[in-house]
Amino acid sequence: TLPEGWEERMSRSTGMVYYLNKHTKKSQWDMPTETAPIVDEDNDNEGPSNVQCSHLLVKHAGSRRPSSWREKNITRTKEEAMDMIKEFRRQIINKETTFAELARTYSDCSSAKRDGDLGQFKKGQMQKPFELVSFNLEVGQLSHPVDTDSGVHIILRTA
Ligand SMILES: N=C(N)NCCC[C@H](NC(=O)[C@@H]1CCC/C1=C\[C@H](COP(=O)(O)O)NC(=O)[C@@H](N)Cc1ccccc1)C(N)=O
Repeated sequence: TLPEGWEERMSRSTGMVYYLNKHTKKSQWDMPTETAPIVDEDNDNEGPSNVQCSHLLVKHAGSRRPSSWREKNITRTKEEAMDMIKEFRRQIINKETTFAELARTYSDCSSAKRDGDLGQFKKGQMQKPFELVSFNLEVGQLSHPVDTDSGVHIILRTA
């Protein structure tokens, strides 16, 4: 009998028997000897291994480092930071200004000098909330506000 998770099929073109993994829908000619793997080995549907993003960071009093090139001692509240980020996002979406212009002027991250560009990064480098959003953006897509220990961000995936 077949190991768990496999189905025997008949090839319409050759009449030969082949085996279908019911989980991954992958098929093979060889008679399986092991239980069908649940995970698709050649996980080509894993998404990118690294991305390039720019971000605009607005820090607040609760930020892990409430200081930046713009402001030595940042005292705004998290709500105020969120309101600013939402207003910046609205202006970009309405094409009243550009992401680069706003990041360069208002971002509390040193990447402001590079229009917010962070360069390419892999999973495991950025804070989790930032990474999760970044790796789920399409190239050219602007995120909703993202909360990290650094402050409130909007993220633009550029590559
Ligand atoms: N390119 C990298 N791998 N650099 C290390 C990232 C460390 C990582 N940083 C973050 O997750 C947030 C999101 C993006 C920026 C950032 C935070 C801070 C600002 O927040 P604060 O730390 O004052 O709380 N900016 C940075 O780190 C800058 N070096 C990013 C940068 C600046 C210029 C050029 C390239 C990258 C972390 N695990 O904390």
